[in-house]
Amino acid sequence: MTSLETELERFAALPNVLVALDFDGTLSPEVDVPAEARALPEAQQALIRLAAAPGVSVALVSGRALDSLLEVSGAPENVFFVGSHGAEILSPGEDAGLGLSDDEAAVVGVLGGLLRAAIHDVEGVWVEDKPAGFAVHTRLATAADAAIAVERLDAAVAEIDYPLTTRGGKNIIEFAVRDTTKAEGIRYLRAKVDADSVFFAGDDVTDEDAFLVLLPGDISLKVGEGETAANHRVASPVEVAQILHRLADLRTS
Ligand SMILES: O=P(O)(O)OC[C@H]1O[C@H](O[C@H]2O[C@H](CO)[C@@H](O)[C@H](O)[C@H]2O)[C@H](O)[C@@H](O)[C@@H]1O
Repeated sequence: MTSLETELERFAALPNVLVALDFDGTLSPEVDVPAEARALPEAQQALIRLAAAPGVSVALVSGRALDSLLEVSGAPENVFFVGSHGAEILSPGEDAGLGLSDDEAAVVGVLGGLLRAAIHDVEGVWVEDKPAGFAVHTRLATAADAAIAVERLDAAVAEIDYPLTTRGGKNIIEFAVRDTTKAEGIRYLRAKVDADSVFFAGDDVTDEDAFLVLLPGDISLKVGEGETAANHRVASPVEVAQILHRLADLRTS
C-alpha cells in the first residue's frame, strides 16, 4: 500500500481538494459529557490553516446535531458543517434546515418519552435530544446496565409503527426518523465543491459509511482500533492533528 506521506503529497498538489473530518474521537478526544468535548487546539489550528488555503474546502461531518457541532467544534465559519449523520448541512454563507414532516415530528415527539421511560432507572444511561431523534448514552454505565438498557430500548421502539433508523456507536445507540448516513454528506460535499480528491478521517462505526463511498485517489484515515474500510490508521486525535498540519504545510509550501 502507498504510504500516507506519499498520498498526502499527491493530494496536496491537486488544484481542488476536500478535507472532511469526523469530530468526536477524531478532532476531539472522547469525554464523558458531550457538551464538554472540544477539538484539540492543534487540530483547531490546523483547520484554520487548511480552510484559509486556496483550493482547499474543509468540512466537519458528524453524528452530532448541527447546533451541538457548531457549539463545540471551534471551527472557522468558512467550513462546511454536516450534522446528524448527514441530515443537516450548513454550507458557508447559506442557511441550514432539517424540515421534519408532520409525521416525522410526531414520531420524534412520542419517541423521546418512550426512550426516557425505558431507561429512567438504569444508572449511568441518559438520553440526548437531537433534531431527528435521540441518542442514548451508556458511557457512564456498567456493561451489564448498558446491556439492560439496550434490551429495554429495543422493546420500547418496537411499540412505534414507523421505520426508525437505529445506529450504534461508541457507548451510544441512536434512534432517528431520518436514515441518512455520512456517505450522503461526503457525496454532497464532493459534488458541491467539485473536489478532485477527498480526505476523510473518522474513528467510529458510522464513519465507515463515509469510507465506503470514497473513490480511488481519495485518502481514508481510521482513528483508533476496530475493523475499517480505511486505507490508513492512526492511534489518536493527536496524530490526526499532526497529519492535518502536514497537509497544511504541503499545501502552502
Ligand atoms: O460523528 P461524531 O462527530 O463522532 O459524533 C458522534 C456522536 O458524538 C457524541 O457522542 C460521542 O462523543 C461523546 C463526547 O466525547 C461521548 O461522551 C460519547 O460516548 C460518544 O458516543 C454525541 O453526543 C452524539 O450525539 C454523536 O452522535
